[in-house]
Amino acid sequence: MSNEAFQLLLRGGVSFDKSKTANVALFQKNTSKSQSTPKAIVNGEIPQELDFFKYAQSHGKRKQPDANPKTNKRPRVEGRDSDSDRSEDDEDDGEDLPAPVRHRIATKGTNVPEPIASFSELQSYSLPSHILSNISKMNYKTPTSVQSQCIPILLKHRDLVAISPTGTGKTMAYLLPIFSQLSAPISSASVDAGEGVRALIIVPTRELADQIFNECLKLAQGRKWKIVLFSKATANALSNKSARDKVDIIISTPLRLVAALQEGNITLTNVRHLVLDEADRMLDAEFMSQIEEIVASCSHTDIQKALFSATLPSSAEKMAMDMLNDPIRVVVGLKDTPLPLIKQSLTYVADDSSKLPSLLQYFAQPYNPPVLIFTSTQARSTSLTEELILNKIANVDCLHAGMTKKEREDSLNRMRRGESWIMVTTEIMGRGMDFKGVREVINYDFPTSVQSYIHRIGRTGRAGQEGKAVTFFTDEDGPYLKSIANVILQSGFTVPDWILKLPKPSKMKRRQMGKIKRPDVVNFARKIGRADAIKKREMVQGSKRRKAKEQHQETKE
Ligand SMILES: Nc1ncnc2c1ncn2[C@@H]1O[C@H](COP(=O)(O)OP(=O)(O)OP(=O)(O)O)[C@@H](O)[C@H]1O
Repeated sequence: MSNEAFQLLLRGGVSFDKSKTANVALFQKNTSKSQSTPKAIVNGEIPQELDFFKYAQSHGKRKQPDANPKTNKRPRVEGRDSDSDRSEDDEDDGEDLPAPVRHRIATKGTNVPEPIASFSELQSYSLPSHILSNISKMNYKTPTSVQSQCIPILLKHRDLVAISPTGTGKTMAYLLPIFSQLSAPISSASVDAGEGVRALIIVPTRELADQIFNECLKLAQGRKWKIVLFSKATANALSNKSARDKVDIIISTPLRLVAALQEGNITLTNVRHLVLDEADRMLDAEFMSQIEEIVASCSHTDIQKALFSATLPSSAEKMAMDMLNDPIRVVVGLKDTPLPLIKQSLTYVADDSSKLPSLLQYFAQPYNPPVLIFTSTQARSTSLTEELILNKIANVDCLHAGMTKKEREDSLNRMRRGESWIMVTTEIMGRGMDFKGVREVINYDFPTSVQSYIHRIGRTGRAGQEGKAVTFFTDEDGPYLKSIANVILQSGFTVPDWILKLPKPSKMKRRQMGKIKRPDVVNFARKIGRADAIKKREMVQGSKRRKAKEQHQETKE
C-alpha cells in the first residue's frame, strides 16, 4: 500500500457525520419554508439534534480560550500546539522546517527528465553555487515533490504545466530555474541577455505579487539581479527605456502589465521565461483577454512557458496545453484534491442569520489562531469584522480589495507578525497567500466554486503542517453541497450518506454557485439604536486608534 493511501486510511472522518436529523429532503426542490429545519442556534443555544460537535454538552468542561486582548495571550487547544505562539521569529530563516512530505508524481510528455532527490544534484545542471547557498540559508533541506520533478524539467528549458496541492512549494519550483537560467544579471553584460526584461511572472493579485517578489529577493541574495514588482510607480520608472533594459525579472498582475503595454511603456520581446501562477485563474474569463495580449507580446523565439496551479479544470488545461510547445504535464498527488493534512468539516447553519451566532459559539470554544475567515463580499467582511470586535473577540483584522493599498499592507504585516489572531477576508486572500502559521480556515460564506474551496482551505496545512477547515452551509447552499462533499471524500475523509445521496448539481447549477446574493450586513437583527451606534463607532475607532498607535511606536523603534 502506498504511503499516501496509508495516510488517507489513517485519517478520521468529517466530524459532521454524527448528524441523524439532517437529511437529503432538506435540499430537495420542493422544501417549503414551513418545512424548514430548526435554526442551528437559537438564543445562542444549539438544539441537541444539531449539536454535531457536542459543543453544548462540553460547555464549561473544556478550557476556554483567553480571549482578553489586554493579556495578549493567544487561545490554544490543550495537548497540541506547544509551538503555536508564533512571533516574528517564525519568519526567520533559521526556523527548523519539517522535511517535505513525499507525494505521488505523475508525468506526461516526451523525454521527461528524472526527478532530483536533493538540491545538491542540481550541480549537474550548473546551478550557480550561491543559489544553493541561499536555499540552505532559507533552511530548505530537500526539494518538495513538485520541486524535485519540475526544477529539472524547467532547467532543460521545456514548457510545463504543473498541478500540485496548495502549500507544496510551487513558487520555488519555478523561481529557482529562472535564476539559474538567467545566469548573470542583465546589467553585467557578460551574457547574451538582449535588451529588456527576460523573465515574467504573472499572478492574479497584488498581494501575491508582493509575496513572490519577497521570495525572489531571498533566493537572489548576494547577486545584482534587478527584480521589479510592477506597480503604478515602477511602471512609470520603467517608461524610460534605459531603466527597463536593466531589468531581469518582472512580477505583475495582468491588468497592470497590459496597461503599460498599451501605453507603450514596456516591451516584452526579450522575455525568455514566462510563468503563469494560479494558471486556472489566469485563464478564466476575467483575465483571459489580458493574458492573450501578454502572451502575444512575448515574441522571443526561444521563450519557455510554464503554468502552475493547485487546481486545473480540464477546460483550462486544454487552453494551457494549446499555449505551450511540446509541454510536459506534471500532477503531484491527486488532481484537484487537498492534502489530508487539512482536516475538513462541514457545519450546517440553516440560514444566513444563524451564521454569526454559530461563529461566536465557535470562538467561545478553544481554537487555534491565526484563523482565516472567508466571506463572499467586501461589505460582509467589514460587517463581520465589526461584529466580532463588538463581541469582544480579540485581535480581529480585515483585508479586502476595497481597502486602500496602505490599509491592505498594514493588515498583511500584522498577520505576518502574528498580531492578528483572526483575519476576515474575501476571495482576494484565497489563492497563493502563504502564512505558515494559519491553523484554521472558516468558510463563513460558502465557496464560489470547487476551485475556490480548494484554494481557500489551502491557506492552512502548508509546508507539511496540519490545519483545519470548517465550511458553514445554509439551506441555500444545499444544491452545491455535493460538489464540496466530493472533494472532502476524495481527500480521504468521510461524508454523511445523506449528502452523498444529494443529486449531482448540473453544470449550469454549478455556475450559479458563486452567485448567491447575501445581505451586506451579517447581523440583520441588530437594532442599532443611538446608544448602540455610538458604542459601535467608538469600539471600531478605538480598535483603529490602537493599531495606529502600535504602528507609530514600531516606526519609532
Ligand atoms: N523545499 C522546501 N522545504 C521546506 N519548505 C519549503 C520548501 N519549498 C517551499 N517551502 C515552503 O513551503 C511553503 C509553501 O510554498 P508555496 O507558497 O510556494 O506553495 P504553493 O504550492 O505555491 O501554494 P499555493 O498553491 O497555495 O500557491 C512556503 O512557506 C515555503 O517557504
